[in-house]
Amino acid sequence: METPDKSSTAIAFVYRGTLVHSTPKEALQILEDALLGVDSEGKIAFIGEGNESQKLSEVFRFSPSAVTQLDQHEFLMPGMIDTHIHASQYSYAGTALDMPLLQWLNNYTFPVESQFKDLEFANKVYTQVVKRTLRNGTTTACYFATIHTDAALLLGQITNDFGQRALVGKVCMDRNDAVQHYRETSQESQDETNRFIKELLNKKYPLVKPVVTPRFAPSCTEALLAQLGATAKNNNLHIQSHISENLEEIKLVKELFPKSESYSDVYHKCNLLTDKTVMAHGCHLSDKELALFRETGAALSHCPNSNFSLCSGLLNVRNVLNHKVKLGLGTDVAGGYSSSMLDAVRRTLDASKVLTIQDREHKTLTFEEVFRLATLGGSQGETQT
Ligand SMILES: O=c1[nH]c(=O)c2nc[nH]c2[nH]1
Ligand SMILES: [Zn+2]
Repeated sequence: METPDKSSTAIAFVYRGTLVHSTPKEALQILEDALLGVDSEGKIAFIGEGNESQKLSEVFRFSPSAVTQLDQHEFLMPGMIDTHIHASQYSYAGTALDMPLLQWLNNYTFPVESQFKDLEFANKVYTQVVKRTLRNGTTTACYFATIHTDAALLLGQITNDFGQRALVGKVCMDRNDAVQHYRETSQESQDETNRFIKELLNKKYPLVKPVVTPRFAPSCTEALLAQLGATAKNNNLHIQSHISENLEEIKLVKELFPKSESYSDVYHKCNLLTDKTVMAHGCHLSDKELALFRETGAALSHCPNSNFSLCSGLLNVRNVLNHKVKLGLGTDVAGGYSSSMLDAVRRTLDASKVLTIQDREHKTLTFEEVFRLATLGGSQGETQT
């Protein structure tokens, strides 16, 4: 039992039954006949054993008759953390998966995202995605919006209204030759990012924070990336982007940033790899780049549904974990066709098994380890303060 804090706020709920969670030492811990108390602020006040009910009720001042008993097949578990999801792509999830990344962006994604200038459309899609992810058990999400500041602020308001913890990013891109009306000038991107951060922080939403969001290196000039690195540092904010998702993208980054020694180096030079950074994909990162992630404390979001659906690549999660790089799971809607984190858990296991088929020496991830990645793993990247 945890040490009671006599000054703690009143207990609102107490549950008795099976609890399932992860710790850094134990990937899946099952506590049978446990007692869990929640205070009036929604925080866990205590966890104890069922037979301590009387003692705990005296310490925390609740009536033993108010305890909710879970059924035999019910259990409580932590909410899942989606470390990478494009709220603005929810409307076409499950369609348009017949092209690789760069062509998929130009033909499907950018034309849809450009419609979020219309706040009515944004309101409709953002409300749907927040409701759906909550129903799927995602209590925390790291969202990409679009380049439109007011629509991104609206997404922040919607997540707050529904009580979902979220990092919300106004997407930054000052380079886009394919869909030219869907891009900003460097100055606009910078100014609008500053406005977004200021206005979202001023709302003082308890669970919703802004995240600096350069789309990915090919969509941004080096000058913009450097400015965004400085903005994140000056405001002590999280950063999210994409890295090393497919081979054609990596080739393009080499052409656009010839002075950088790797894709990771492009971001590192611009101070975008920090202990508050979450980079999606990383399928093709070298061991040297993983060492840089470890050194800087940057985290990876593994998005297996998207990696399969766009035929981008296979991330070797075991190798990432061996390099002691923080890693969570992401749905990456709509490159990923499912907004469910349980799907991300299943696809993570599938991807690991494909690696074992290719190399019998590969140590397949266990479902216990993947459960931890979907919960505790995600929290390491997202809640770093
Ligand atoms: O899966 C992805 N979805 C996106 O929207 C995107 N933008 C850059 N890189 C990306 N990858
Ligand atoms: Zn993505």
